Amino acid sequence: MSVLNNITADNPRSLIKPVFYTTTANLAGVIPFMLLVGAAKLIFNPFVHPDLPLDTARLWWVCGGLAVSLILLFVCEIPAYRAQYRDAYSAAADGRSLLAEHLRKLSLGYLNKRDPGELSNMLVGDFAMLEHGISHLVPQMIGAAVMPVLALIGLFFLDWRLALCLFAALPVAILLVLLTSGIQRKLGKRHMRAKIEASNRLQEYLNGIRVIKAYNLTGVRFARLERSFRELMRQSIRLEGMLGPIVIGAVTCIRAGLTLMVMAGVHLLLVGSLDVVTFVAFLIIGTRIFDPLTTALAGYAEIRYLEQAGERIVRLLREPIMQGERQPPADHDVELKQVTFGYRDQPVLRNVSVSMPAGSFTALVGPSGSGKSTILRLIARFYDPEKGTVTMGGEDIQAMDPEALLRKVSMVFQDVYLFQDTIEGNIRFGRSDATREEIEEAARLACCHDFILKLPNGYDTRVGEGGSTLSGGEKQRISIARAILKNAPIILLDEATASLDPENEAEIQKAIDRLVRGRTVIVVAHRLKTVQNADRIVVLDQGRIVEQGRHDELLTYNSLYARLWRRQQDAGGTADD
Ligand SMILES: Nc1ncnc2c1ncn2[C@@H]1O[C@H](COP(=O)(O)OP(=O)(O)OP(=O)(O)O)[C@@H](O)[C@H]1O
Repeated sequence: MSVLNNITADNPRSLIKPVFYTTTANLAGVIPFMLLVGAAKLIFNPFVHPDLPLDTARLWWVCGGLAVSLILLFVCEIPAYRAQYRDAYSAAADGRSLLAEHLRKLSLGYLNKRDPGELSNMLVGDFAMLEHGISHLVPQMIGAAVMPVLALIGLFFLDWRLALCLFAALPVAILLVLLTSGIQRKLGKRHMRAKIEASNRLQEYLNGIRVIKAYNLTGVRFARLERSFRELMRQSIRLEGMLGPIVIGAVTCIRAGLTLMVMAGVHLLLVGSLDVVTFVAFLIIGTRIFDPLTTALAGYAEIRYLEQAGERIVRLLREPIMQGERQPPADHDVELKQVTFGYRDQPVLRNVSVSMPAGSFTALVGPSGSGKSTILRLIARFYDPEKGTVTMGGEDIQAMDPEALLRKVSMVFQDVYLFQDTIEGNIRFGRSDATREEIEEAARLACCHDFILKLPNGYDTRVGEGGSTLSGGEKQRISIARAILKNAPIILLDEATASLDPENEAEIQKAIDRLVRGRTVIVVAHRLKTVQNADRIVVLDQGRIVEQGRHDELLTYNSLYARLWRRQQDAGGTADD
């Protein structure tokens, strides 16, 4: 991966405009400078050649030229400014959207391995650094190098001896920065790791603040957070402590060149082999190239640091997305054939084979952690199995376009996530082009309409963080309304484990009955009485299918299902498995 790809998040073209305009503006900036040298020459000429009068007419022309160059500079700097800011920010915004889009297409298995704090840090913090690189650092560094390079060429023609003195120490300064770039990189990496760790700990602390308070873990958790902050501070000091001397050392080398030039100039002047006008020109130019060179060297060190943020983004962008192009078939039979799967090394499903014919109702039951929800995730292709296949209409779903496959599936999860949006907007996630009437109809079928009308702004009430809060049962019904609106032929339902009040439970059951009518339904059931009428009940234990059949059939086996059933009956039908 090249430096340019890294610092632009794989979009080096985003640098073209900022660099072009900034370089043009810097080139235009050389004109007043040359005019200034010309003016100095005119003013000092009578001192060198006392027989010549001061050429006031040309001096006025130079002044006029200075005024014109000021306007030219203004005209050149406006597009440079616009290119630097507008284009850099829009490149970063595009990059962020691209990365967010890419994250959606990656397998959940990959995302599970990453810390959510690290990902949000990349999307916000790392991109902000690249924004700064594209808008400021790179154009300014290249722009800053323009003047010294031109000065180097011009001054060698004017007097090669003084030019040699002035630039003698520059290679040493450049070498110093380049030779230490390995150490800078290592320290930069450590600093970045400490930054990610601190942001992960902070996110963990904020997300878990309720649990931390409830269990009085404030001391323990806060100590972890504080440790990560301290480590970040240590790495920041180490990084700055290293960068500072390098940049100061490089700047001192450049300064040494200026001193050397002045000493040589005085000597040459005294022995009469240099005229005062040339010396004055060297003094003006020598002091003016000092600032841009310092900017360029310091900018280089900073770019090497932000390159690492870019490298992480580029690596993530190149992570292969879930493959598959075929459109799902019209037939909605679902089948798992000898499927083995684990989230990490631990196997969760072992050699599972189960067939769910189109239009049938299948219930997955079994003890907690037996792998029921995992089966739903594999059918929706959140993950691909390690061994075996999941098929739809007889075709392997791994060959299918994951997004097209998801259009065939409606999922109702245990924990419902409501976006920070209105109730209408939240239901609309089911189908973005739905009309208000269709949304209300779906809400009616999902038994939500009445409670929605009682909210302060009805369907326009904002929910989610910072909005109205809904009860667990109400959230469930909103998610069922979403699924009804989506109208997909396959329904995957993960029944809520939390106990609801009888009224809410009855409403949810009514909503589910309407949702599943005439579709291929696969339900993870915790309350066995809700799936007594299922076409097939699949009983899982430790990732294997131990029994399957209809309710009455399974009771006659007098095995795991019968035991679970009796236990729930004894507990009044409400106890969990
Ligand atoms: N994202 C994940 N990463 C790692 N392990 C996971 C993940 N999701 C689930 N597991 C583990 O896989 C096993 C099966 O989980 P799964 O959610 O499929 O069980 P389940 O039968 O649906 O359980 P429950 O009835 O409690 O919802 C459990 O041991 C669980 O800890």
